[in-house]
Amino acid sequence: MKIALIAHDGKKADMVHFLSGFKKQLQNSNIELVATGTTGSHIEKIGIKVQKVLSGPIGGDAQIAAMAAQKELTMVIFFRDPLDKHPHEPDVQMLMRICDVHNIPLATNPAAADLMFKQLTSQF
Ligand SMILES: O=C(CO)COP(=O)(O)O
Repeated sequence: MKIALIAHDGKKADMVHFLSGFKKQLQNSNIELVATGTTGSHIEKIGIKVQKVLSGPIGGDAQIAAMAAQKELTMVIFFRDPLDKHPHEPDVQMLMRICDVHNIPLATNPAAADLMFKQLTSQF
């Protein structure tokens, strides 16, 4: 299964912290990770393997949405920063809409991601 990871700048530390709690589990599983460019670079720094697409503002969110539309993703974890402005807000909305269109689990904060991730990894 493939899980997409995206975090706005104000939430990248939260993403790294979240994933570090699942590092062992990730290493011993069939879970593939894909992330937007800068989020992916942060994740790599803690030794977790991840496929990187473009950075979010230059098309990365759209690339992740395309994967979701093609049913390539089991889950999307998107830690949005609700207290900041994003020039690519239309892409952000589009990605979330596509997840809903295709009924793909979408976690937008660590509490939801934790619940969904544990559930997913216990089933597969
Ligand atoms: O902007 C983003 C999501 O909308 C995230 O992109 P980066 O991971 O490249 O910063």
